[in-house]
Amino acid sequence: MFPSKLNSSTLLHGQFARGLSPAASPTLAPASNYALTLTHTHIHIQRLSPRPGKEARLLLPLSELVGCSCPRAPAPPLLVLYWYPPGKRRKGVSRRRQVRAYLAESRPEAERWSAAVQCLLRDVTVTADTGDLLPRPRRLLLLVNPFSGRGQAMQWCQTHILPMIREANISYNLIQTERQNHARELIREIPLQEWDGIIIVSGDGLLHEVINGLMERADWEQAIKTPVGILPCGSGNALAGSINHNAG
Ligand SMILES: Nc1ncnc2c1ncn2[C@@H]1O[C@H](COP(=O)(O)OP(=O)(O)OP(=O)(O)O)[C@@H](O)[C@H]1O
Repeated sequence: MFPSKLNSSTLLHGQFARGLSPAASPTLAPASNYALTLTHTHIHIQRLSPRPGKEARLLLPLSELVGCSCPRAPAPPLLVLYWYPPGKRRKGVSRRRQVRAYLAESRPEAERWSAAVQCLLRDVTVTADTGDLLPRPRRLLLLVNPFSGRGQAMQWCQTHILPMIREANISYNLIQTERQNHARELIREIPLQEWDGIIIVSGDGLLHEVINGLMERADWEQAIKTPVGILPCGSGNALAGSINHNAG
């Protein structure tokens, strides 16, 4: 599959060194060199040195990639990729987070790659100007009931949910519900066009409120088409449980 059998056109091609995660240390791993090729569907990663051999090639489908970043100076010019390949478990499929950082020859090069990958993930055409203009990030409204379940929804947000959202280049607004019907009233009033989706970090009760709020709007026919997701942090989590069950 690499690179002679590629069937989609090359958008970018360049040489990188492999870097450690920027969070781990600014120090870079000893010299490994890679050729990266970006197409409309994949990032092809070929190790050039030390000598190609086992695990020297990686074909990373963009469908598994959630985002990428180029940490600001004084960090080195890294292209950091975040993806979730499927793994197998006894029942169904699980995904595990993977991170790799590649050191570009220059900051503009790292930024060009980061912008091009983000464009592809947003279905925005990659042009010669890509690198100057980043696509508008997706915007999510997160509604968190801090008292749902065992009262750990905010803690889960901080430790698991928000880091994943940031790595996926998504911008968000997080609102903690303060009382019963708070979410319902909020959803009835807000300009929905500002949001690409509403995420409920709670149980079925808060989801109910959001659906009721959407249906009570004057523009309910359009409003109810807003993508709504649930990250189960309630006690019963019946809806999330049955979605997961049916999804395998
Ligand atoms: N800050 C708050 N204080 C008190 N009640 C709240 C607050 N925020 C939301 N609520 C109400 O709490 C109710 C229950 O919340 P939710 O269903 O999300 O959690 P749960 O009952 O733990 O989970 P599940 O419904 O899955 O068993 C919601 O219907 C909502 O009206």
